[in-house]
Amino acid sequence: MLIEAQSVTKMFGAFKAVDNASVTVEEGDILGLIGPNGAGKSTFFNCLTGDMPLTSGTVRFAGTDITTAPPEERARLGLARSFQVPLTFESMSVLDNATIGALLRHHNAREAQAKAREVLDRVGLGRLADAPAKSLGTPGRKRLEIARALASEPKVLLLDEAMAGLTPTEVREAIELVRRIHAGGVTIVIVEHLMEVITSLTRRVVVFHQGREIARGTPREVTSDPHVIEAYLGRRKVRHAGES
Ligand SMILES: Nc1ncnc2c1ncn2[C@@H]1O[C@H](COP(=O)(O)OP(=O)(O)OP(=O)(O)O)[C@@H](O)[C@H]1O
Repeated sequence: MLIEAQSVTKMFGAFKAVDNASVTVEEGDILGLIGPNGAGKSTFFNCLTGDMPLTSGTVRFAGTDITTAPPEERARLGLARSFQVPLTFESMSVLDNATIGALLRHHNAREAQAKAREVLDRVGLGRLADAPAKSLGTPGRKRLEIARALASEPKVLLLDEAMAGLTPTEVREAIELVRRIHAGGVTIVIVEHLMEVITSLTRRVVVFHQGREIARGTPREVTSDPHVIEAYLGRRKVRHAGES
């Protein structure tokens, strides 16, 4: 098991943003995490990555208890994330932004840059390596966010709304990119409101509502679950792979 989060609770004052969540991720998985705004998805990610301390519960990564480990230690073990709002360093070049991720594994700056270039090529930003990061639009920033995370050579990549704000064509390209990353041996956990992304990429889905898990199963199972329809999907028509 790569990630074992057990009974994770995160409180902000008296408010339970994540309430007793237990989620496991196996090597090779593509797990989806869905739910309405404010359900606790990003907070749960923050608890996995160490960006926020847990109130209670435990998190293990590849067998190691990382419940209180700082984010850098988790990154070194192979846990990388993208942020919902891209953490782009505007005044730096695209290459330098990606190099930040690579410096986790390569202390030699030239080696780190070489790794960053390789990753930028993989995500389709190779031609823009020397451009200032601030010249990128939304799709470019989302890709750069993924590149920075990939440059740290992770075992698991946590994607937090990596496709929000993209056009349908850009979303399809981003889905292909995530498929390629997964095929390259990276386990994926994805938070996304776009159900097309969830149904075409994931094998298992966990649904949060008001901090609690309300359903889990295949994309087809959860999207036909009455609790999920009531809490989240409403009348939205969800298309599954193979349907037109
Ligand atoms: N630092 C914080 N301090 C206080 N409350 C917070 C903090 N971060 C998140 N919350 C609250 O915790 C709840 C869960 O927020 P979270 O961002 O995890 O939800 P989410 O499922 O990721 O939502 P969205 O889909 O809108 O991104 C929300 O009610 C939010 O207002």
